Parts: sequence; structure tokens; C-alpha cells
Amino acid sequence: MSDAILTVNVGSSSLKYGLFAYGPEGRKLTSGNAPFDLKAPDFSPVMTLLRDHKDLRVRAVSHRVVHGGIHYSAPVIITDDVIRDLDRLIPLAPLHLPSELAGIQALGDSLADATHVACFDTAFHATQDPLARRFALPERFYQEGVRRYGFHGLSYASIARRLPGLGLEKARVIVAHLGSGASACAISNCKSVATTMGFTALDGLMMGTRSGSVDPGVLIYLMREHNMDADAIDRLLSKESGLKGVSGLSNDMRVLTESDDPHAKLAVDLFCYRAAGEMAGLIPVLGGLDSIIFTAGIGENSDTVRKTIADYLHWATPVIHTVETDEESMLALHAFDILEDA
Ligand SMILES: Nc1ncnc2c1ncn2[C@@H]1O[C@H](COP(=O)(O)OP(=O)(O)O)[C@@H](O)[C@H]1O
Ligand SMILES: CC(=O)OP(=O)(O)O
Ligand SMILES: [Mg+2]
Repeated sequence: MSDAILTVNVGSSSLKYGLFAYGPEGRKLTSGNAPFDLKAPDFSPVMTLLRDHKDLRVRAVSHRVVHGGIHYSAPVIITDDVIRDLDRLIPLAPLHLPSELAGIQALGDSLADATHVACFDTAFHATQDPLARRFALPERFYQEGVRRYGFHGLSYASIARRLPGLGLEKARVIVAHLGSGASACAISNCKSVATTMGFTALDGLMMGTRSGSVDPGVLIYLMREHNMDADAIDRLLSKESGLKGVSGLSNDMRVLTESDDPHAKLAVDLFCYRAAGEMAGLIPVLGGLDSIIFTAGIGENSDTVRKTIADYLHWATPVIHTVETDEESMLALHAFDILEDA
């Protein structure tokens, strides 16, 4: 029987999972992707995968956890204390953490002998200068944890590992992770220096169903004039906005780029306009730009989106790469490292 690592990546709208050979090179054995469209995820595809690979001994399960709060800036072995801490962070990532905790529970039950590891999306950004993490709010809110954390860190870490191979080890790079959630990260010397998502995964770029940044005055207006409470505003900004809200058609970039509907065109145009603007906002902290890298579902596949954003930013750099993100391999590598160190 050979040893393996199971990876579990519950995003806002898909469950991605994989089996990796236990070892420092993290060789992928198999992987799968089950979209679940904002409903509660169903972990049965992972259970089926495990039944089909009874010849493997799963030594570790590596879970992507979107938010690590103030305290978690490196992978940890999951204990009851860790689960309690993550429960407290749910208000900071309401779209992701409940499903991720459900995955930790479900797989904890069925793979009770394995070591379960949490790998945080926020961790890659721990290298940022405190200035990049600060909102212009009174100090007490910062102390309470109201600060910019940034997300998609496993994706950015997987891209950072590829930079030396592209001759960009020392380069000033902006990576645009354009998937269901979308963000951009300024990377210098393979480290995060700034990113567009903040306290929550709502900030920054326009996304599939999320608004990205809006004038905070809009929220005050909605509360006063539309009597919207926190839940109603959360639903609007998290699930009913972005590509879906603007087009009135779909949150899927494939559907929108193939549609003749003017609202679909508006949604795609706005997505690119907003992405380019947010990316440009990262250039000053890098002191210039050597390359743009596109990744994730839209970034890897949509020529239209890549070209439109690149046209907006051609003055900054003509060097564009497309790199496949690999959150799963990062999960496997982190789990192997933590087990070997234990
Ligand atoms: N060929 C394609 N052209 C344009 N967009 C695509 C294509 N393939 C996938 N996408 C987009 O990628 C998105 C999903 O990206 P992905 O990185 O898998 O997201 P997540 O991990 O957050 O679920 C889909 O919503 C879809 O709009
Ligand atoms: C952080 C985040 O938005 O993740 P995803 O794109 O997987 O929803
Ligand atoms: Mg994702």
C-alpha cells in the first residue's frame, strides 16, 4: 500500500480535490472538480474517489481554508482548538468558511486516522508591509483585526514557485487570479507586497457574483433608503452582483463572451475595466512592472478578457504570461512539509 495526501479545496462555487503521492515532489495521482453553484457543497465525489483508491493509505488531508485571521499565517495541523478559532472567523468569510468547515468535519469523520492540515489563503500575504494592511480607520479597529488580509494565497504561492522557471525570480510582477473569485497580487522577488482583496474576499475586482469594491457610501445609502440590513447587503454584494448582477444573465464568463446581449457585453467590459484599474493601482508599490501573469478559470481560458486587460495596461508592460494555477499541489506540499516537521 502506498501513502498519499488528499487535497480538498472548497471555493465559493466549486469543490476541487486531488490525490498526491506522499513525498517531497508532490506527484499528482488524480484530481477532480465539482462545481456547486453557491449551494452547500456535497462531498460525495471525494468519498467516491477514496472508494476507487482503496490501494492508497491517506496519511494526510490538506484543506484549503480561506481565512486565517490575525493568528494563522502558516499551515497548521487541525485540532479542536483550531476548529474553534475558525468558527469565530466565519463572519470574515461567510461565503467560504462554513463549507470549508463542513469539509473538515465530513473528512475528519471518514478519515479519522489521517492528519488533517489547514492551509490558509491569507498566509502568502503575511510578508506585506504593515502599511499595505491598514485601512484609514481608527487604530482600535486594526487591533481588533479589521485589516487587509488578502486571499487566493495558495494560488499565488503556486505561481510564485513558477517564476524562476520564467526568468522572473527577481521581477516585479502582477498576477491576476481571475476565477469565480478574482483578485490581483503584486509580487516582487517571489513575495506578496500588496493585493486587491482586503478584510474579506469581497474587495477589489469585480467577480462572478461579487461586486468587488464599491463606494462605502453606497452601503449607507442602501441601509437608509432601501431598509437593507446586513444580511440583505451581504446577499446583494456576495451573490447577486458582479458578472451575474450586471449582465442579468450568468456568472459564467463563457456564457457572457459568447452572448450577443448588450448587458452581457457591458458585464465583460466592466469586468476588464475594473480589473485593469485595480491592477494598475498595484504598480506604485512595485516601483514599476516587468510582467503580468493571468491565472485561474477566466485568466487561463479567456483570450477576450486577457487581451482587453492587456490593452489597458500595455503602457506599463508588454510582457504577458498565462500560467495554470495549482492550489492542489500547494496543499499537498504544505501537508507533506508539516508532517515531516512534526
Ligand atoms: N473557456 C473559458 N472561457 C472563459 N471563462 C472560462 C472558461 N473556462 C472557465 N471559465 C471561467 O472560470 C470560472 C471558474 O474559475 P475557477 O478558477 O475554476 O474558479 P473557482 O476555483 O473559484 O471555482 C467560471 O465561472 C468561468 O466563468
Ligand atoms: C478567496 C476566494 O474568493 O476564493 P474563490 O475564488 O475560490 O471563491
Ligand atoms: Mg478558486
